[in-house]
Amino acid sequence: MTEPSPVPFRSTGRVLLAHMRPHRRRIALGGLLGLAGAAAVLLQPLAAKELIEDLSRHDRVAGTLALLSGLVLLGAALKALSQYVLAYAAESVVLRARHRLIGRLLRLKMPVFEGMEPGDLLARVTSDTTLLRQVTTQSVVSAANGILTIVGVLVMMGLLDPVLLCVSVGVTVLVSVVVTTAMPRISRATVRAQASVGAMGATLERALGALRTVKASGAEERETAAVRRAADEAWRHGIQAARWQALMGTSAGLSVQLSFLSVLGAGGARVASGAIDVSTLVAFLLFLFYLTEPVSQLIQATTQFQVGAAAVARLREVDLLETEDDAPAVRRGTTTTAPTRPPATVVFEKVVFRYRPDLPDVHRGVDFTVPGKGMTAVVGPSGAGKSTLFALLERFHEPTSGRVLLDGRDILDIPLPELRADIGYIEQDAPVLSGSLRDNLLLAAPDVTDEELHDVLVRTRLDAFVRSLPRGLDTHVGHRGARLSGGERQRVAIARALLRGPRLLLLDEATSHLDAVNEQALRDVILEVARQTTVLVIAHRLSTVTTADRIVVMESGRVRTTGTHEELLVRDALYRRLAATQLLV
Ligand SMILES: Nc1ncnc2c1ncn2[C@@H]1O[C@H](COP(=O)(O)OP(=O)(O)OP(=O)(O)O)[C@@H](O)[C@H]1O
Repeated sequence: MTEPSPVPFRSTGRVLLAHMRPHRRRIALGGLLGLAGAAAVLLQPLAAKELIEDLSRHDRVAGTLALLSGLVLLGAALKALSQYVLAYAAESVVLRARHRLIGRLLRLKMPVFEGMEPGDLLARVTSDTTLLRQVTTQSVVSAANGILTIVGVLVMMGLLDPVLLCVSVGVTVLVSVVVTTAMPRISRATVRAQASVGAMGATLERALGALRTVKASGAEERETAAVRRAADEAWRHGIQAARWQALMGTSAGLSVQLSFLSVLGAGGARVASGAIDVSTLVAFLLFLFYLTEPVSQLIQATTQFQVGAAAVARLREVDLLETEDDAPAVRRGTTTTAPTRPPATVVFEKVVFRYRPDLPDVHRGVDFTVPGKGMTAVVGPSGAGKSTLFALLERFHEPTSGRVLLDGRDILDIPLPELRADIGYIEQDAPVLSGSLRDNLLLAAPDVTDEELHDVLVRTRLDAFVRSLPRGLDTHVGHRGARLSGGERQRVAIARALLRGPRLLLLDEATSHLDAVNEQALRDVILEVARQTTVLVIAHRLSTVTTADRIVVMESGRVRTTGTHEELLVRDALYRRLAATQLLV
């Protein structure tokens, strides 16, 4: 599977409803509160008309005035509450969508992941889910409420005076007053919410940037939890922003209404003088004024739906991507000093493999056996398919035909967590994740004891380096370990793999980085590990092949020959050439 197929527009509505369904009660409550608020507002012109008529008759106005004030406050309170409840539901829709997406992304199958842009995936989790906020709640409810309110207002106006209704339909909507004092607070809260979204993107990028290592370390669940924590933080700030919006938005409406009531006072004086019968006119003006909000609501809802529909489609695409289903395993403790688990045997049986149907075969019938224990080195020209052997063993990809066996079992029959828990994988570029040294070392085995950790640090010659750091293991290594040297990164990667206590160690040897002393030391570590564990090394150094128990020579996707260094020097021309030109001394 490569590019996700586009989602047809008509299914967008269905997907939208699916997002809303878990929060339908809250959305309905928000909608009803909004309607009740609108009804309270709609009753105000009638009360105002009554008030004016009372004044013109020189009746007592206290009761009507109280009723009118009550309606104003009730309308404002109901609207604020409705806005908050809807915003709460909207934030919850976003949180749920993010949790779902985050849960899928670190479990994407490698071929699917390799066909995607990580930045695009990040945008789906960050900004697309944010767009969902408006479209699933505000715009749907605003549209429904807006239409109902407009119909209600028009009916009321028609009942008051059909002629004026015809005139007023064409009248330009009154410009509402913007309360600028609310803006700085809302924008501050929104900026914080956006910053949290950014932080979430950064956490996710850290894990996606080293997905192979995370997968090989069985760390999907813990990395997922870290990203989810950031998502929760964004949700919290979103709720805060919503609270300000509800409060300030409503006070804006309230202040407009209060100033309108002042005008009403002046108009009442005119009625008292008996100049004109303005009660109907005033009521009408009020209705006209109340039309402003639902009309703008409706326009906004339509725009939001356009934007949101695109976001929904993009989120749906991620839902359709293939993931690895099994739960990741976490290795408890380490067996680096005294392994209790037997070393693994590996067999490649007529393996044919290509990365994508449109690409040529990388493996064209690979056949070889790696017995338990000892070190097997793989050599061959660049592009011969050596690293692909490891990708198949970790099941990042699956053979087109043929089988890969671990202890005689087809690895396709071994649950992924079990398979990966048996393997320690050191990639050639030794990826290090942003975070502390400790985070990196414990990625594959979070429960190792301090002694086990110390032992591995000594063996990988990292102990002196860690001691030299003011913050020791809590030192932050920077984005992708940028604050470490290449050699340090490599030793961290080896220590991480050893802490996993693997039955099979896969080492894609670096072509540079280590000084002679550390080189020798690490070779000793690998040789020691090989006494108890199966070690498969893609060798780039002469010193590695000379100490290997057996060497597999690959050429153009096939195993050309196998043997020891001395045997191959005598009988294989390609090996002789590789040893002379490509293997570092
Ligand atoms: N993810 C991928 N998608 C598509 N093609 C790939 C992918 N990874 C590797 N290839 C291609 O597969 C072929 C074999 O790659 P592989 O990395 O296994 O070779 P290698 O023998 O390890 O080479 P080197 O010694 O240079 O690392 C190369 O032609 C490479 O371009």
